[in-house]
Formats: sequence, structure tokens, C-alpha cells
Amino acid sequence: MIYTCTLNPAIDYFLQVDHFKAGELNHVKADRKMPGGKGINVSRVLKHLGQTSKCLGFIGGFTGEFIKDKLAEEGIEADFVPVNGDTRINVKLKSDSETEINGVAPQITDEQLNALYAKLEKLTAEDILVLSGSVPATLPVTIYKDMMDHVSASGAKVVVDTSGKAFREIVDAKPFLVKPNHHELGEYFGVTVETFDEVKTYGKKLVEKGIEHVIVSMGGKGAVYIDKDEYLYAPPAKGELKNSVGAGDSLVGGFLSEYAVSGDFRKAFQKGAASGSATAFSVDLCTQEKVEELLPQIKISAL
Ligand SMILES: Nc1ncnc2c1ncn2[C@@H]1O[C@H](COP(=O)(O)OP(=O)(O)OP(=O)(O)O)[C@@H](O)[C@H]1O
Ligand SMILES: O=P(O)(O)OC[C@@]1(O)O[C@H](CO)[C@@H](O)[C@@H]1O
Repeated sequence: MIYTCTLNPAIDYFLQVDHFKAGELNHVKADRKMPGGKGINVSRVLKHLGQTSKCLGFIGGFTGEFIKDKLAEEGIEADFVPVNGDTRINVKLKSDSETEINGVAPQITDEQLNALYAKLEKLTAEDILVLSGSVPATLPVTIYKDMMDHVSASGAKVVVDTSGKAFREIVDAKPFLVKPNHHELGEYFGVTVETFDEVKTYGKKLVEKGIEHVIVSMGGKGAVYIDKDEYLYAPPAKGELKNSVGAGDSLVGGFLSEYAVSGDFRKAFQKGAASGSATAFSVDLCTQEKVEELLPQIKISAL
């Protein structure tokens, strides 16, 4: 089973405003509310691609109810720990440019944290645990490492997609796979990472630290896969950019949908990259149909 854990889920509130002007009254042309948060997006992508998964994390309030209902409607299993406050709302404003305003997480108590740890006891070596997104301020910044410690005896594989301090804390715990984007990779090493050579250099440093598989996503420039033996490049598919929110999660979901079945990294990387592009060219997260349409465009090559 693939478990996704979203410590800080959100309702993604997408707003379309013609020529948004800060400091003035703006009228919304169209809006949309979606269950969000990185792990939840990974689970939704897995579902679209025919794979089951279970969503873990913390959820609360009327916003949490909305997310639980939507996941249930889509047939996605969830086993969240309930919290007292409201799960946050993240504003995704599309106008002449894209602006994101991510909300504040509700408070999480030690008891609730322990309830999450208890759910991890079930994991076995057959399972994959995806730890994705930001860490609520009331949790220790070492939480992802602590969660890895809880599952290490089980042999479950851990995949991490986070940034900032949370990413800094997890690297030394040597997860199975990490997926920073090139900005996050640069932030970790205190440098700017823009070129493919820079991605190779700094991605390899993560492999040398003991992380088996590193995927660095580069938005419209594609993605790079690094392990101890090789560097692979997945180009972006061609299409019209509609929404970049969740493209990285789609890369992770697409990758896992193939890896869980075949264990083939090259094919998984190709499917992940196709899924990232498919989401970038869609209003919602990628569909199986769109991923299959784009797959032939993603020719994996050595870098
Ligand atoms: N404009 C685009 N055109 C084609 N493919 C894209 C585009 N943007 C993203 N992708 C694909 O999706 C992958 C992931 O995108 P990106 O690097 O933006 O992830 P991210 O920064 O983690 O995003 P998020 O946090 O919003 O999920 C890219 O590596 C690429 O394969
Ligand atoms: O604030 P975080 O947890 O880093 O990111 C949360 C978020 O921006 O990431 C997803 C897209 O990747 C969205 O669904 C969600 O709103």
C-alpha cells in the first residue's frame, strides 16, 4: 500500500481575476475549491492513474470536512487524525501572473501527534510512505525524521517532498527518494541552482549523503533523475500551461504509480514527468488519458 501523509492539508481556493491589482477591489471571474496539500494531491494522482493509496495526516473543522467528503467522493481512502481547529485555506490566484497565499495550520497537540505515530505502526516492508508538504508550526521541525524513525524497523520505503527547514532535517535520515525542485535544492546548499550542470552537481551531493534516488523538478524545463550510477533527463511535454499547482506532486504520484507495479525507475521517471506535464496542461490534476497522450513525448536520455 502507498500511504501519503499530509501534515498540513488545505482547501486550494483557485481564483481567476482579470488583471489583478493589489490594494484595490478585484472581482473574481471564476473560482474553484479543491482538496489540496501535497500528499493529498499525490493520492488523487495515484487514483487517477488506477492505484490505491491511503491519506494520513491531520484534518479539522469545516474545511477538513470538505476535504474528507471530496476524497470519499473520489473513492480515496483516508485515515486522518482529527484536530480541533480548521484545516487551512490556500489561495491560488491566477491573473496576469500566478500568486499563491498559503494559510496557517491549526494547532496539533502531542496526543494527536502520537495518534499519527500509532497509525504508522501498521506499515511493512511492502509499503511506501510519502511525506509531503510543509510542517505545521506547532509540530517539531524534525517531525519527518521522527516519522522515519517510527517506520525504519518496518522496512517501508520513504519518499519525501518538502522544503526549507523540514527538508534540511530529513536529508541525513536518508529517505529512499526525495523530489526537491531546483530552487529547493539550491536553498539546501545555500546556492542558486539553475543549469543542468548545477542540478547534477548538487543532486549528486544528496545521493552521496545516502539518499538512493533524487528527482529534481525544473518546472517548464523538465526533470532530472540522479542515483549512484546515472543522471537521466526527462524533457517537458509540449502544451499550453493551464495550472502549475500540483505539477510536482503529479511527478511524484506518476512515478510511484509505475514504480509500485514494475519497480522500473526509468519507466517510473518517464511516467512521473508525463504526469507533471499533464497536470501543467490541465485545470485539475492530471488524468490517465492525458498522461498516456503525453507519455510518447517524454524521451528519457542520459544527461
Ligand atoms: N510549463 C510546463 N510545461 C511542461 N511540463 C511542466 C511544466 N511545468 C511543470 N512541468 C512538469 O512537471 C514537473 C514538476 O513541476 P515543478 O518543477 O513545477 O514542480 P514543483 O515546483 O514541485 O511544483 P508544485 O509544488 O506546485 O507541485 C516538471 O519537472 C515537469 O516535468
Ligand atoms: O504549504 P505547503 O504544504 O508547502 O504546500 C501546499 C500546497 O501549495 O502544495 C500543493 C501543490 O503542490 C497545493 O495543493 C497546496 O496548496
